[in-house]
Amino acid sequence: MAKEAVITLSDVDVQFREKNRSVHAVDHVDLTVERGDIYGVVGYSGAGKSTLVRTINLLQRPTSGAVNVLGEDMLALSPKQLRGERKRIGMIFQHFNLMNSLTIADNVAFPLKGIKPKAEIDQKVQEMLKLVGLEDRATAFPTELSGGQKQRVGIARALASDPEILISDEATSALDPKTTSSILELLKELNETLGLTIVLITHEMEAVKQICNKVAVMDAGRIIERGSLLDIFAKPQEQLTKDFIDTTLQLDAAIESVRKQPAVAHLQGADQLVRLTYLGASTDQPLVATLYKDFNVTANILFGDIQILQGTPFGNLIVVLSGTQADIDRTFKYLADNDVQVQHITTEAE
Ligand SMILES: Nc1ncnc2c1ncn2[C@@H]1O[C@H](COP(=O)(O)OP(=O)(O)OP(=O)(O)O)[C@@H](O)[C@H]1O
Repeated sequence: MAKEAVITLSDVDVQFREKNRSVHAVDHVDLTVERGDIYGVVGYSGAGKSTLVRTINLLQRPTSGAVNVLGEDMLALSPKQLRGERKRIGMIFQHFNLMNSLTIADNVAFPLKGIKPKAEIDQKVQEMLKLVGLEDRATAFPTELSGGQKQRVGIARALASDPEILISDEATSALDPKTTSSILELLKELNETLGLTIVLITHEMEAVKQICNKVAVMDAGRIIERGSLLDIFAKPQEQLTKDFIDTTLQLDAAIESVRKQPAVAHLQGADQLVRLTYLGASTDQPLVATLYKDFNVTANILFGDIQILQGTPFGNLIVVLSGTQADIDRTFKYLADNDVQVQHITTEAE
């Protein structure tokens, strides 16, 4: 059964016109997010990510295009209807945006004030603080909390009005890696337990890798590549996507150090230095054994990294393949037939 599209951006365009210049922040973007997705939008600073996601709740009105959220044509709503609709779309931010003069409980209660009776608000605040693991800090003030705790308050506040969608705008960018990981895990848990749809914008593919099921890569206002997390990691097409992935795998550093190894400096005959990338059941040992057994090609592993993405092994090996040219050619065909990506790596001697 096809999943329900909860966000559909169609040909959305945002241009900022200032006195002396005009910025094309979002350039004719289409984006569909389905219920239950954790959709990562990754790109460098200035790529247009914030502007794009702000069109979802119309914090940013598009210059042209259509925005449909939870079945509503957002641009057709009256201001009152829009206020109502925005309650279904929570948002969390890099700098938390908490009010320092209010307690944690009052920060979480803030979006409900004047809308619900006090007893109901109190109960909701308690429930939300429990959800994010801060039930014992209700009377504290934001300045007494760590960055990770502040973001938990941000999440509790965003969820207080029971939204179906949560937009996370660089929510972990100000946090250290361990805290980032725990906040991402919390988002994943909320996605699973509440069925919350999440749009996560970030400049770090690492965050996307940890929790997203889909990813779009943005550059200069456009989405240049998109797909399931596994497809994008296994077969990235665009150089920028490859760069983002290699940064999270720390492959650039690995390749540099491999290049300096003696086994690589003096490659013989048809020997080749290659990177093998694969997704799925195959592991390095059967792969390497098969190359030798069936093709008489040895694969000397100089670097190996296997990670689990969405429960699926994702392997990257840097190996020297040794054999006759004909055997190596047959090996390449076998690898391609078995969905193992092969990338030639130039050595210092080349
Ligand atoms: N209100 C605005 N007025 C004018 N220009 C803007 C405005 N908001 C964003 N821009 C410009 O639009 C472009 C995209 O900005 P945006 O903040 O969406 O990028 P981003 O990918 O989210 O980067 P960052 O993570 O640095 O915010 C940038 O060139 C930015 O300077």
